[in-house]
Amino acid sequence: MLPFLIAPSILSANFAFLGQEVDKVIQAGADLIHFDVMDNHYVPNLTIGPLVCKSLVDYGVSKPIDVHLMVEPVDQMIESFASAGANRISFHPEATRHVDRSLQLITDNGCEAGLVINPATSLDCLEHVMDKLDFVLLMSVNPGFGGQQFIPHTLDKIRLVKQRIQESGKQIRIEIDGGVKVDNIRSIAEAGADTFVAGSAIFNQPDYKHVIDQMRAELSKISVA
Ligand SMILES: O=C(CO)[C@@H](O)[C@H](O)COP(=O)(O)O
Ligand SMILES: [Fe+2]
Repeated sequence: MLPFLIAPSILSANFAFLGQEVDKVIQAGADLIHFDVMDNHYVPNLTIGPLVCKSLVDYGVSKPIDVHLMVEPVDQMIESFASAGANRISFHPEATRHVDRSLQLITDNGCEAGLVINPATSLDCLEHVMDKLDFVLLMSVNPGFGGQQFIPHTLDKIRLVKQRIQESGKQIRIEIDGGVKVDNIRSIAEAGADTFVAGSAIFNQPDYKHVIDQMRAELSKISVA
């Protein structure tokens, strides 16, 4: 079993104090910093880009930056974020003409590569690219906003992805994004996920460490085969 990783989404942080917010959440126990990039085109919202990523890297962020691209097209952004210091980059297959090429571009730029699957997207898009994936990011809400409710059928999808990964014999992480909270993280892990994005659950509370500690306590209770 891969070690569990908790990835606070800075979408719910206070952008007026972004550097301090990231410091605080790392001190609270974050393993990755999840960085949501929205373009008001692929999704109906607009957030932050490579300049902000580079500013955080220059500021001295000590944990890997996990860039979730909700942009269309994606290739130029892959190169820009890799140059800006991102460590992991994922994108949605509908947003690029050539999924295989975009995945290869991430790897060629020295980053870990992930494909993001929306709640209504079939898992078929994984079929011919398993060897190019470091992680699969399963959306448990529709992309574009923080603070939405976890969609329960995601649990079945996690089990299916887990099965495919096991059949492939590869070591590919399963990351879940959307509506992850203290009270559902255990069932998400039991279904087979190992990386947990949480935005509002962490940043909407005054004590980030308390939330992350509670999440880890829930994760320590699980028993998986
Ligand atoms: O990619 C997205 C939303 O599109 C996420 O990363 C959200 O930022 C997660 O926020 P919460 O659901 O945890 O509040
Ligand atoms: Fe995200």
